Amino acid sequence: MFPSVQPDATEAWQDLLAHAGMMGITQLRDLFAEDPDRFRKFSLRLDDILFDYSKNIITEGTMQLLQDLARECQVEEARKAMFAGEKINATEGRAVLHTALRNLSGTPVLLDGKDVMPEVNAVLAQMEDCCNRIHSGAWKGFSGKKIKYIVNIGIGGSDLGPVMVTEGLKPYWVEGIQPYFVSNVDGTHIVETLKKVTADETLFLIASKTFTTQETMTNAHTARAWFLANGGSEHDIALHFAALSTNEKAVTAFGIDPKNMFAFWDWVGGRYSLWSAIGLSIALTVGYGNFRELLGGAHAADEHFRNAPAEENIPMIMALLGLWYGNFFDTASEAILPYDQYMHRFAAYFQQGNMESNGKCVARNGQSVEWQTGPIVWGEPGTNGQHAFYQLIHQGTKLIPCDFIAPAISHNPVGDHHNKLLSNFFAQTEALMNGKTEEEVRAEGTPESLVPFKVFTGNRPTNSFLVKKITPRTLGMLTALYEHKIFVQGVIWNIYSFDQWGVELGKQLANQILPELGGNEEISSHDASTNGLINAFKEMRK
Ligand SMILES: O=P(O)(O)OC[C@H]1O[C@H](O)[C@H](O)[C@@H](O)[C@@H]1O
Repeated sequence: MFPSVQPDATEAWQDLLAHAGMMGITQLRDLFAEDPDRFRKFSLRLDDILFDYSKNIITEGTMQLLQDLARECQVEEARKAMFAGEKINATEGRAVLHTALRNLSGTPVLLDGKDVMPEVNAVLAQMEDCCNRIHSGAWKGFSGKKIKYIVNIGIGGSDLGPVMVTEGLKPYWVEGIQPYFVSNVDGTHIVETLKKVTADETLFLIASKTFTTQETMTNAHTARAWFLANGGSEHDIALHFAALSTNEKAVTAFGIDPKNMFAFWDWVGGRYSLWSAIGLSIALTVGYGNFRELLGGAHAADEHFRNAPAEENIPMIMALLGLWYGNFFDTASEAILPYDQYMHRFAAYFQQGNMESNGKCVARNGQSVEWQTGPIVWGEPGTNGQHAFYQLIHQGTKLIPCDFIAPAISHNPVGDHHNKLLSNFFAQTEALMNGKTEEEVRAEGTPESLVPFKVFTGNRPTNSFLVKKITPRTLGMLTALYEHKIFVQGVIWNIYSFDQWGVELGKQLANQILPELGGNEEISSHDASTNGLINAFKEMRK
């Protein structure tokens, strides 16, 4: 196992603190004026992805210090440990091998001395067979009709990834298949979805790593009851329900035919599971071939992360830049802004990926951290965001580093939409960097009283990802790059990125409260506020 290093005890950290003082008064527009080579120096290519990080408040010296920090914090050793199947998720005693799920290289991946690839490939073959049978119509519903609707029932990592990717790859949808995703325990979600499907043409995928999650099991039971009330028999359940899970016992107890179980393993974290059987809704929606392409893209990014020198390593640089602002400029959040309507759930996906992984305040040695860890991640597609929250990014009191993502080629090249979209994509990072000075505002003939309000301080950092086209491969690549960014940051912050104890307390208390909501008696077992709310609820619903 790689050692636990307190980042603030490293030499690089101290150097960065001093350096940040100087960089805090440096203007990005001056850095560009001084160095005509800046774009070349601070941009990288990986296949069809161009990563431009030149609009960051950095110099070559900054990057060197950040790389020193990564070295002192043993990022390379940690990366080796992850790929080698070491149990780096120590609080759960598990390895972290989602990279094995997309290992298309044919090389073995060892876990406790045993190659996991035969099992991975067997499940992929099972997924392929399922896709073939559904798409060809060989898999028929109880009335003899083809399966038309895929309803994925899952939450968190068993929902967000499939939703993000299927939405991201809508141009690749297989004709005749309509996916739906039900996650919320709010009955509205399942009820509204069931209105759109027919029992004899629907395949329900019960997606849950643990197969115990309250929301998913509740929705699954409701779907099952609906199925039985809408023409399906107990016997027909085998034709209409499949499970994507690690928990065979619970799957069988639910009544799902074990041959309809698509397995994965405890070394796949929920929020890293779209590459596993959890991706079956993706494969059924975009076709198995495209699912393989997605895996292939992610695999290429894995290889890049594993082999590219630190100075040319995109996830490494993404991680260091995020950390530079979070730890040395006191920023609290990061925005992810895709200029691609299909990618409208990308930020939501990495909100979980990032915040559940690195939203931790205890270091790997069990002590409280004395440095900032994971950022608040949020975002919406451009140009919508421009008319909503960009005001604060441009002129607010908070510094918000932003990632801008855009495809060069649109799937829908209608009129001049794409050039208009991209002109906004380019303009925003330019505006955020350069701002507009008082003199420039005055020169526009602005009345003196309005001048202060029309000034833009600029110097607001951005990364740009220009992607040739959003395809299964490039989306897989981009997603894996962001995953590895989270990993690198977690190592440097010296926290455990692959557990999620912080979601447990609320679940535990909800389980205690649930039976209290049953009758009409007054509740007094909690604090005054919680008692008051529960009792008011009981009163209101009468
Ligand atoms: O896949 P499941 O076991 O149903 O878990 C679904 C989700 O719920 C948990 O509370 C975790 O916070 C998530 O990381 C997980 O993805």
